[in-house]
Amino acid sequence: MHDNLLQLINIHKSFPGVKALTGANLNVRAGRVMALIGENGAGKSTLMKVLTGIYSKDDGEIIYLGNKVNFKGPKSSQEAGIGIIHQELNLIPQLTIAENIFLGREFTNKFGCIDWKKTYDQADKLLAELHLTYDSRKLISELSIGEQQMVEIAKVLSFNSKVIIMDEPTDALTETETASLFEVIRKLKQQNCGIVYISHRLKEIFEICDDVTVLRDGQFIGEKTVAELDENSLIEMMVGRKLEEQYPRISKERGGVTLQVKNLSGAGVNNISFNLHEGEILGVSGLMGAGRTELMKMIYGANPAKSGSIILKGKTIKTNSPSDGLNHGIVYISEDRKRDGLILGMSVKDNMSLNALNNFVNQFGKLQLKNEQKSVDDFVGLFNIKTPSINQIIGLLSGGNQQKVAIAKGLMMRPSILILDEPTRGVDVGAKKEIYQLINQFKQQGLSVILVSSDMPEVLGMSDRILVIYEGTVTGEFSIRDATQEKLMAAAVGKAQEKVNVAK
Ligand SMILES: Nc1ncnc2c1ncn2[C@@H]1O[C@H](COP(=O)(O)OP(=O)(O)OP(=O)(O)O)[C@@H](O)[C@H]1O
Repeated sequence: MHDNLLQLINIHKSFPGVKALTGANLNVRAGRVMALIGENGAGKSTLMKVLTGIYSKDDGEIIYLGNKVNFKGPKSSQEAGIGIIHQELNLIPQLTIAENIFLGREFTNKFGCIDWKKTYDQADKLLAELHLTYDSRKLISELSIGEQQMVEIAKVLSFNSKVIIMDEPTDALTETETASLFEVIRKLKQQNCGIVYISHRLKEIFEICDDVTVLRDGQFIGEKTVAELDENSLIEMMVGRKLEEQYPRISKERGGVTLQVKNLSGAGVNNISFNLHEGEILGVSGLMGAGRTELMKMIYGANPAKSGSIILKGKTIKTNSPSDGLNHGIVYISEDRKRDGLILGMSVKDNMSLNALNNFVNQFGKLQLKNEQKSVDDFVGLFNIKTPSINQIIGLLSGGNQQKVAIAKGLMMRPSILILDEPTRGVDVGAKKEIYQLINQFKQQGLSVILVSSDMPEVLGMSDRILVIYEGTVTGEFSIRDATQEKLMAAAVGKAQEKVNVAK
């Protein structure tokens, strides 16, 4: 038997109009990693917020190290040894690593002044424990997201945390950073910490977790060891039904060329050319930082191009700003939806229709509110967006449901070219399939889609053709018949320098 560090028993929590948790349970054991999984809106984040005292529970018990507890807020749960690493990092960019780690707890000398030497020495020690080579005097703003996440972990460790909660920790990490995070997790297990690991990436669960707890609609569905499960049985627990074929590919004769990108160069992009056809899904693969997002930003007008041309339906266009892109029917859905895409204080309806209001105006220029509402209702239904009403403030929806709204917002603009940058990051398996079906539906109607994704099975499952980008250049182009995961990977690390010829 493993020591039970923490037990959450029969937790209930309601918000106005939403029962977020109705009888949720979770056990965290020393030296083991507990995956906490469930569809978007299942209640995972709410359960963690109840644990750390951000929300007070309506009912249930929390037992920590054998005692019944009720934390008043994150500060008290942190001091008790429960550390949480949120998806949104909470570090102050203008301060150094050490200042962030010991913020408000700096070491002082006998005169009551901050003992900077000790503060930096202790921070360096923590970084070394995590095998991090950078100096704790470095500013947070100089670190990559992955490095910042490591600093968050160092901070959690500095509290001698016994329970560490990681909420979608690998979302913004490169493969190398993910590998070092897993190393750290293994080390924490050896030190008898208990870890809660929240993720939609099932592969990672099989790689790093020992046990799994599944929530569905706020209810506890079950706890199993990873060894008892395979991917299919796990999905069945999550969505309550068997999920057939994850990638519902449709074959469709592609139409003429809609977009030609010719010798495009600029920051992060080096002489890239490709064509995109009507009714085609062009996958763009590559590792994080390869220049894919920079290329997309240049096409729709957010980043300037130094040279090259963009030809839309036979005409050269200039996209000097995102509104130029929009006016030409090029819609880009950002990978960073929270920062770029949505206005968190506004309602689901207003977010979704914000850029598409022209579609709901009658011949006298008056907004037809009924049409707007119907269209929003249709998308909420199509995407199965979990919200008590379309007037709900979007910041109160679960992360995955916010992403569905962002994609619906793009489609509502009736684009001729839709660029989706990592569209299913943070989205659960059931919702992913709904998004794929919708993309296909629009492809059927002739929409040209660029699908930027680091998820190889997704790119292979959805695209008709795949470009691979490495260090700002195209290192591979594959028709879906010839593409394999190995070939994509080789091109993504710059190995396959010759292009595979496919009909353009
Ligand atoms: N402060 C709040 N006010 C109103 N409703 C809320 C609030 N916080 C969460 N909810 C609702 O509670 C439900 C559970 O949300 P929660 O964020 O816990 O889901 P999740 O499992 O973490 O989802 P995801 O995987 O998408 O992040 C959702 O329907 C959400 O809209």
